[in-house]
Amino acid sequence: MKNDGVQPALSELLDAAAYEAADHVLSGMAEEIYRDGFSVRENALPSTIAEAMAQAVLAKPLADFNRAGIGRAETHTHNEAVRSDRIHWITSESAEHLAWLAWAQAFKNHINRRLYLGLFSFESHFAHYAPGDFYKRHNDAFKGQANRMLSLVVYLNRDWDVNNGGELVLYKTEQDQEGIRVAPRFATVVAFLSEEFPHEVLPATCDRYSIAGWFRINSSNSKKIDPPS
Ligand SMILES: O=C(O)CCC(=O)C(=O)O
Ligand SMILES: [Fe+2]
Repeated sequence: MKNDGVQPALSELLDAAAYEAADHVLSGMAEEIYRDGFSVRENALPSTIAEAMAQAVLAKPLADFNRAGIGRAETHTHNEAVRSDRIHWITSESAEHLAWLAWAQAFKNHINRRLYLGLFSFESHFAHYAPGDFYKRHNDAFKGQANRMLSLVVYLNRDWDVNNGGELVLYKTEQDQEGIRVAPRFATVVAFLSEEFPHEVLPATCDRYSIAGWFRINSSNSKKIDPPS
């Protein structure tokens, strides 16, 4: 990647990720997940990484975003009645992606040390919700399928106004109709047990950018490699 003085160098980004690994923020989040099953923290993503990822998502041409699907592999369908956002999977294509992945790795190590969840692999994508886009109430994982264990969401919207809408609503139980509302403010991080919390994304009046990711446990056996990487 070109380092033109605006984009931070990879070493700087990785230093930020490494610094974060030692930071009390992750311990606090681990404590909350242990106690409540979820954690919401403003400014939990180091600002260098949040800035770099916000720049990266804004620079992406629209053609690089695909209609999001629902379910995995063979059950993968596009259902615009359920969600209307567009996504771009994060790979190690650039310095900022690597810094984000390094931070997610530090997060995972922290959670595994504190909670013994056995988190193994991580996948994540950028999401763009245009004005009016939504993701109806859903679960990220279903009991007994040993797939997604912990969901992680980070918001990349600078100067977000509460009147813009676009909240994440996290429901504490299947019966809960009220939920907890989280504004998609810049560098706010949300983590929750994927099987335990139904949630939805309310429509916003302006563009809403985020990263959504999932940690899986290693459920491979001699017949099946799962996850594949
Ligand atoms: O963007 C959010 O607040 C949550 C997104 C979400 O629920 C998902 O992608 O599964
Ligand atoms: Fe979700």
